[in-house]
Amino acid sequence: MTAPTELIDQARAWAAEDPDEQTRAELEALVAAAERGEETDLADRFAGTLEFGTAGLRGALGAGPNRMNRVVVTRAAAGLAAHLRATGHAGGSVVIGYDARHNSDVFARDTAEIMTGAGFKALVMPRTLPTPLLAFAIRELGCAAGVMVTASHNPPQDNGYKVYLGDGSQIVPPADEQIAAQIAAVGAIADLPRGDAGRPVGEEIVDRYLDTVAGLAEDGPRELSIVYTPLHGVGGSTVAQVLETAGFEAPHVVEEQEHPDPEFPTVSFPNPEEPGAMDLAMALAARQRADLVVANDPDADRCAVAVPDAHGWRMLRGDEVGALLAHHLLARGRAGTYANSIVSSSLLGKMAAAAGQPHEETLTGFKWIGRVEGLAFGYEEALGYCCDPEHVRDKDGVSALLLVCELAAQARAEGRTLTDLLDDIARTHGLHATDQLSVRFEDLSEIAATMDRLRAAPPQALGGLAVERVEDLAQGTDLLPPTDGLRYSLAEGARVIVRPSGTEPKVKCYLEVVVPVEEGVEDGVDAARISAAGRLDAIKADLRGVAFGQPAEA
Ligand SMILES: O=P([O-])(O)O[C@H]1O[C@H](COP(=O)(O)O)[C@@H](O)[C@H](O)[C@H]1O
Ligand SMILES: [Mg+2]
Repeated sequence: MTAPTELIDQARAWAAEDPDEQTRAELEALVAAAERGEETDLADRFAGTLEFGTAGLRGALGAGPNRMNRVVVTRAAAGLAAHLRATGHAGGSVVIGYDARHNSDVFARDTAEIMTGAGFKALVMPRTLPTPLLAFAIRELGCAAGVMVTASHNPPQDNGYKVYLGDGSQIVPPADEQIAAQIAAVGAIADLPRGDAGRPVGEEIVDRYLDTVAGLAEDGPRELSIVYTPLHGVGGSTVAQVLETAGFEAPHVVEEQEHPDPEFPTVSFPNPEEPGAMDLAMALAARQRADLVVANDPDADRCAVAVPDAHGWRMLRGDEVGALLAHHLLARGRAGTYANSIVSSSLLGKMAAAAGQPHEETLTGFKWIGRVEGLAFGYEEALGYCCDPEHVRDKDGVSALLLVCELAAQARAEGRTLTDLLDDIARTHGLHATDQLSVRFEDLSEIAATMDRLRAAPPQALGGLAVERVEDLAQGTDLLPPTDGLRYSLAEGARVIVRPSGTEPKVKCYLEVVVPVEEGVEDGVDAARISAAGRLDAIKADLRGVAFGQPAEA
């Protein structure tokens, strides 16, 4: 079938303004193929414009408005500049960071040129560095905004664009809609004034960040054998330096994943949440008889932790790491609001309450958690933690990693482990076990169809637990703005939330069950863990059928 003339015209017009030879040639080849009547993905490339999701713009690299490329980035930068001007920040500073993905540096340069062309001061981070360093720089340098070019943990063919305002947090409504409207109003990109490539931020910013993060750890035990992987991303040198500054011995680093590589050659997805991503690290830990495995995602705003157990090495869930960090900070008397996203465990609220500290729940994404007023500590199940909200109003995989190491070393000095600490927490508050079922779709329309199906026919019971309450989060609640998602409150304190991912073509189901730990029984926590695991499996099996029409065993 020949592509409609309108689409072909649109594609030609787009190619004509594309400053990137490669994407221009790609589009011209697609147009030629479409004219020969061949099947192409041209329609998808023009099906819409990349929109601000959970963490800014994110999508596959390639030509067209529905992809990440120099035209889309240039327009985004121009839209952001217009927004900043409209909100009284004309002439202010914008700091720009970038990771080591394909074209991240090119997109950072385009952003800088558009900013200087629009009369702003563009400050460009000195080299590929973690996202939290950019978030830190915004506040430290008193900028009006920040941009981080990264697609975080997405596959190699993606890139992305995180946008922050002067408070150091990522944009939320209405700013994202206002910026989107400004982007839509950008005219021909050839007419946009371009200035110079901005001024590099001095290497001192890294030193200031390192000192600030290392300062979070107090004097105390440092004996710990650590295995670390930056997962082919940009965390490596920063983490090594933070650990050293804080007095730890150098970690054993997974050699194959030590240096930034945009192809992420040893993993199928460079996301520590994905099965297999931590295999090399855990194998090295077994060989080294290490105490702990820590990992970052490629832009080092997430931190993953694995610990040895009776059967080898076990990845801790984000909720477990969140509880451990909260435990650590509460024990230190850190006062203020403890916050987590709704898809994270309800445990944090109980821990905060027991310590007399306020607690808040937010929508998914650090753009929400980072802006909680009076934040003392925030976390989300997606391996994101904010342990120093004064300096970094975003998740920070480097500071979280340091505090986890500090806590593990402290426990070790007392002959204990992180698992022992988790058991203590379970004894006090009950065992809160969480799990996730997420399904990746090739066909994006399946995502909306899944949500529609669930809205039309809510489950009555899941895993043998009655669904006591169904909330459509799209309606908003007293405490939360509307968001696409469904929340099921089940009997016995269990709950399930289903929502489309805002960063990847996935539907995610977040499960939590709470099992009381029998007092005075020696293996009470183990028994609760086994029972919780059984319940989670049963809920998952039912969800596979109800939400995704898969057989229970799939
Ligand atoms: O990519 P990162 O590491 O910045 O992580 C991003 O995506 C995660 C998953 O979001 P979603 O479930 O919508 O895909 C969010 O929880 C996180 O706050 C956001 O910054
Ligand atoms: Mg990340």
